[in-house]
Amino acid sequence: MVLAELGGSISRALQQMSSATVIDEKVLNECLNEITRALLQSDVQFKLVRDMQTNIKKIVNLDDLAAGHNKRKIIQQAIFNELCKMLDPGKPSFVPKKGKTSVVMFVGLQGSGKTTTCTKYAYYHQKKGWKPALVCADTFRAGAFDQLKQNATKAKIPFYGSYMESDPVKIAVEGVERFKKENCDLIIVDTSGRHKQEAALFEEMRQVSEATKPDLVIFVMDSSIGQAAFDQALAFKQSVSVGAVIVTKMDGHAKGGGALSAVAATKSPVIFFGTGEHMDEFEVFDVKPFVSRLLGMGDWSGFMDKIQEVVPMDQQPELLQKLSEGHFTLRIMYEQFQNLLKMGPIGQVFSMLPGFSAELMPKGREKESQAKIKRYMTMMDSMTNEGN
Ligand SMILES: Nc1nc2c(ncn2[C@@H]2O[C@H](COP(=O)(O)OP(=O)(O)OP(=O)(O)O)[C@@H](O)[C@H]2O)c(=O)[nH]1
Repeated sequence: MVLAELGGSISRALQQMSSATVIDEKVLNECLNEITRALLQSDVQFKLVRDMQTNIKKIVNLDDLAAGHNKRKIIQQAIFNELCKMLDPGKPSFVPKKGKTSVVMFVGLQGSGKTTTCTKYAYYHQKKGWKPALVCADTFRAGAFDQLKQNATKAKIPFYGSYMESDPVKIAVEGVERFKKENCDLIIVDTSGRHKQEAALFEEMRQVSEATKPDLVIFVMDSSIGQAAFDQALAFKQSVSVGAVIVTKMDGHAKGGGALSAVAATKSPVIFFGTGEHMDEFEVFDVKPFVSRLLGMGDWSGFMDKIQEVVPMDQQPELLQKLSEGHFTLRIMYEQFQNLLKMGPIGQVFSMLPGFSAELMPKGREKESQAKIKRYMTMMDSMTNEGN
């Protein structure tokens, strides 16, 4: 994840500032310039970066801070708050409610990862006990319906689409009607993405939106879009009422800073991000934990959530009891390694711990570490079996 590089640069700038003997105007400026450079290199829009720098300078007035104030902490906090402000449009997006029908429409440019993301979004909710359904209103790209059908079948999610019908509005309306009758609580409408014929794309999108009256329109954005992100996101927002953003391909070589620009352009929050092609390579986006991870400060609440997801509820107190009594057996270690593997890519898990950054665990190394854990587990398995 290249955003981790941004995180690495920002934490290095903060560390340099922390190791300075005296925090004066010069040290603060050097730190801010370093952060500005890192943000611009990550494709964050120039105006956003300039505003952030001005705001921090306004908040951190070194002359006014009496001796005894922890200037490092104040600067760090100001940087943290400003980065959060960049990613937080100030109003939450519509949140669908389990058991109550919501229609969610996905829009975005061709190849942004819309179709894949629709299934990831459906699968994420299905795992939490929702009844999602997918409607393929992309009649432009040959193969779009097959792709959605294949993904949906794999995840056992009901879907609707047609090989014959060429009117996306008709398909969208029929699909939504059908799944409403079937009491699905999350009806997801995938629309076509195009590159060149943008006027036609926007008109079609507007018509699908008018006909299906979605509760939420999600703009899917490829993180590699770079500086173009602001204008693209704005164009979508001007045609349909985008209410949330999902950023895809955060695992790739993209600089990722476009996400911040998309938030500014659509005034809508990022709600999830995609970190791979697989169905479960999808993470909830929360501003504070994200910025915290970006600055290498960890995300304990995310880490605890992951643990709760993978360690069965009934085993959690027993595990804590055993650990607090100092009972750490080979069997417990084996089980915890198993849980660790279930928590997802190892780099993602480590990036939740303070002092770690996903930059420290590039994708190739991640596979290597995962394979090593699996080898240890096989060894332990045979050792524990021998002991029985
Ligand atoms: N690495 C990575 N690849 C992704 C991610 N999300 C989607 N992709 C891949 O991106 C490619 C394009 O994704 P699609 O879902 O087909 O894109 P789309 O926006 O629906 O495309 P159109 O229907 O042509 O508009 C596919 O190869 C996906 O597997 C992600 O988070 N990470």
